[in-house]
Amino acid sequence: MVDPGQLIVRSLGESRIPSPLGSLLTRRGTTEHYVDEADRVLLDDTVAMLAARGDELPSFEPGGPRRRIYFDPSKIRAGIVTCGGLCPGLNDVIRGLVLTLNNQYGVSRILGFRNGYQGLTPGAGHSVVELTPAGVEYINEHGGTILGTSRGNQDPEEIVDCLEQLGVNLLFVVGGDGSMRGARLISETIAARDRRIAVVGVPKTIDNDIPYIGQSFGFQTAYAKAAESIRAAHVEAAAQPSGVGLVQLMGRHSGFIASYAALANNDADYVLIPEVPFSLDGFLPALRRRVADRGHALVVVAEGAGQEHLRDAPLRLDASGNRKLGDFGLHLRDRILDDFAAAAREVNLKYIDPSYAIRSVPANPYDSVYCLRLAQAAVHAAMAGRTELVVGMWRGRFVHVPIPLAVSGRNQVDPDGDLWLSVLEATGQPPDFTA
Ligand SMILES: Nc1ncnc2c1ncn2[C@@H]1O[C@H](COP(=O)(O)OP(=O)(O)O)[C@@H](O)[C@H]1O
Ligand SMILES: O=P(O)(O)OC[C@H]1O[C@](O)(COP(=O)(O)O)[C@@H](O)[C@@H]1O
Ligand SMILES: [Mg+2]
Repeated sequence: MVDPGQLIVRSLGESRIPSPLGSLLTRRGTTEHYVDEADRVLLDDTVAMLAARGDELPSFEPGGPRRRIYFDPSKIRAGIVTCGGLCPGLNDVIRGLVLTLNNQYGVSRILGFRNGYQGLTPGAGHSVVELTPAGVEYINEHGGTILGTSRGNQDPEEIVDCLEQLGVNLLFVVGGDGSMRGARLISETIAARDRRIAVVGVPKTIDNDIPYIGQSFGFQTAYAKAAESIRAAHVEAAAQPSGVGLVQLMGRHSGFIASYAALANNDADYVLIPEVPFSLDGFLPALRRRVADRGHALVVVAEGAGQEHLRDAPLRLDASGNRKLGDFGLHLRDRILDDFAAAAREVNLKYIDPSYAIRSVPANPYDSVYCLRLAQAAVHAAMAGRTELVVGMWRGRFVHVPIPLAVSGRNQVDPDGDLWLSVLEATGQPPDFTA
């Protein structure tokens, strides 16, 4: 249960400088379409949840421009870094940050750090790039990130040394849960040195696994791309006698991509995700019966599902300390083939794993809009002297989420929530497979 104290955003000091955006705000106050900077966005949104809270209602600080800002734009140098796995929309965010800093606040000194936090570690030898509006023109039309990215931990002391040497006052970290843990260490190091450098995160993860930010940018593009593979697998399966389409999709610990992509076609018969354990002794006969009854079947599996069935898989970590998963999709393919063979039944299985193809594409228009608006919110927060926060959209409103809260847990598909209920409704699969 979230405590109201966990929602307090750290501030570097009082905002005294009139904002260049002030004239846009004079007539604005809270309406159903706008949250005034003095207002707050409720964490809970049902009568029962609010009633259970009593007097103290936990709430987020709203995102958006302030009438007064903390930093003098003429003295600002900003820095941008993109870290972790790729995600559609990274270039939209970079461009949004550069244009908002430049066009709205007149900040022209903007540095791009190459290859994630390595670019903030001079020993790694990456050069720093100057980012200008002209230089970021058209980058949003491409997937990936013009700055490059990386995994692997770096020393926050070295990173803050680098920020100080370069005179950076605002650092924008575009990254996932690991990057936000890194950003937290960086802002703690800045605070310990009593420096005035704002650290603001823009949440990037195709897995959609960062809590309290609603949905991460690029997620919609990624599952739309994944839905193409599901469609292909369905066409293949339906065209063969006893056809089985099996699609494995990214999603280390969270089955959001698998669930949404499966719902997008509404053709899947089974969706297997890490949050809902299943027994293969229950699943395999159910699949065989389905193929016998309907002529074909379509199975969507998240890469993090079924890891418990991969016995003897050695524990391997990537450079950032994330667990490297065993390939359950391939294991499941072999188990399905063995099961049909043992039952002397025909099966024509087509296995598709689009893997990196779903996250390396440019953002779709929905995500491009979202990326730009997140970038705007991030710049407004930083200019107002807010730090150690990540911008997000909570129940349709832009909010500031303190990084310690954003890394306190993992957003996952709730087996008792409405998304998984929709998946169960759409597939007709049982809530659990019993042998
Ligand atoms: N627990 C951690 N503490 C500090 N920094 C971390 C931590 N985990 C990851 N990082 C930093 O964040 C970067 C990206 O993390 P990673 O887990 O690879 O991707 P993501 O941010 O997408 O989750 C890494 O290069 C590393 O420098
Ligand atoms: O790029 P890598 O190191 O192969 O990692 C693949 C992983 O990255 C992701 O695409 C995204 O993870 P992050 O957001 O934590 O970077 C996962 O879905 C996938 O398991
Ligand atoms: Mg991560």
